[in-house]
Amino acid sequence: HSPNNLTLFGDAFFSNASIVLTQELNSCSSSSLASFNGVGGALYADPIRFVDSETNDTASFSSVFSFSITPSPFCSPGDGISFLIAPDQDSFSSFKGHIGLPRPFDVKDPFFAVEYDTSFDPLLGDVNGNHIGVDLNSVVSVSSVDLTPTGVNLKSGKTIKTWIEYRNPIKMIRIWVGYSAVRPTNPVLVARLDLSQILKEYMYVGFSSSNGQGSSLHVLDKWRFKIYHGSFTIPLDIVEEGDCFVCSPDDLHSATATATHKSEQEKFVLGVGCLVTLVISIIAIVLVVIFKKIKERKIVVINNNTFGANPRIQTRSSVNTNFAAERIQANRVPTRLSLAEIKSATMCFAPNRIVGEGASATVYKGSLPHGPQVAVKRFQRVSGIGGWRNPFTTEFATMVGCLKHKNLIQLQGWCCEGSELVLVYEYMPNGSLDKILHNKTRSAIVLTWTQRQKIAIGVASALTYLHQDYTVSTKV
Ligand SMILES: Nc1ncnc2c1ncn2[C@@H]1O[C@H](COP(=O)(O)OP(=O)(O)OP(=O)(O)O)[C@@H](O)[C@H]1O
Repeated sequence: HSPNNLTLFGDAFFSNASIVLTQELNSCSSSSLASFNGVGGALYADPIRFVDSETNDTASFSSVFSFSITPSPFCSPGDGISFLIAPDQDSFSSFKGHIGLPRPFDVKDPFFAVEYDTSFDPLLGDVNGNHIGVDLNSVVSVSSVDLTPTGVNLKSGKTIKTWIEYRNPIKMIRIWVGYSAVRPTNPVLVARLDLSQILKEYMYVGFSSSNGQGSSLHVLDKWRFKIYHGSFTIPLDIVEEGDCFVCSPDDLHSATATATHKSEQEKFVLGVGCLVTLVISIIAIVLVVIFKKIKERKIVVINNNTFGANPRIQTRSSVNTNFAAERIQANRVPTRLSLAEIKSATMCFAPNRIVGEGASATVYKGSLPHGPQVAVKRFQRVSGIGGWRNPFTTEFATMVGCLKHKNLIQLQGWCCEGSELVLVYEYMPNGSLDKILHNKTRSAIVLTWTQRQKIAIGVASALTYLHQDYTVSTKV
């Protein structure tokens, strides 16, 4: 942060290597509230080009920053901090309260904000005083999430690091939040969002904050903002980013190149790998059985002891939270799985586990330890630069947006390791409807007319949801 490339407004000031956005009050009387602006912000001094006027393409971007929010011991907490993209430098400097963002009836210019909200206002649809929200032209968030289950307390006074990533080709925003310097594997918020409707050619980027009816010290420590135009995509940086949520064209390309050069060697390694995985799986199953037996015995002992002194019951989740199925249940968004977990679930993609084959993938029946059965969809390797339009990326981008409809299958996880691209879904034990309708597998199931009518209405309802409510523009 240098005073030269940042414009501060309201109560904000530079302090060592940080920016203090709002002042902390020593009392909450109306006179002390009036003596401060209550709003503070910092914007990068130069406008950033978000839209290429020649091609009309909107950029992708990533923003990483760390901040801390310390409520005053004398008042209720302030409102929080927002990351902001605004059309001009004066857009928001006059708005008091609402994290320095305009109230719904004050909106004049389009804006985008991610709010780290510490005040609970039910009239604005807030879930509580510890949430993040994505705002498009309004402080009523289009998507928000309670941070409490993640263990992050925005008002703890501790340094919090957050990663915001918008990928325009797939119209998706993802946000991570944590206390660690390393990005957590799973984002806390994933939403489908089209910012091309909001972003003008040049916009200002920065932060706003407000105290509202309370007071907190809102401090911004470090900030990195990157923008990606045209064919440049947000690169996959394993060391820095810590995962490979969506593979970039380069990753797929290099994976393919490596695959062709090393195919013989790989076959051998895969063979040995599968053998090792098989042995490990058997050992794991034996251990799980022993573990279960011990646990059953423990619970019996505990139950017998219920009225004794200080009975302590250990739940399974407190014993081990590392199983893939438990991570899937704990995360409300699709979860990243390792290739070892996928291989163990499918017995190394065993041919007798194949339940179907599509145009671009083979589907295996799999089972994750402690979880229900899953359908593991293994995509064929992409030759050349498949880019954003390869079948894996297209399907992933469509399904990851947390589609919620009772007739739509849920994406539970994904794996993108080496040259393997895999999506994991709920398992449908009766397989494909067309096989039953056309009796392709000589299935014993014969659908009655009432069942067929119910299925047709269910399919139509899901299609309506996809096309009208969710505007998915892909093959169904
Ligand atoms: N979740 C699932 N549970 C059980 N079986 C499944 C599941 N998903 C797919 N299958 C089986 O795998 C087959 C192939 O599925 P896949 O999604 O790859 O292709 P598709 O949708 O039939 O065709 P396309 O590749 O053109 O999209 C299906 O026909 C079905 O029999």
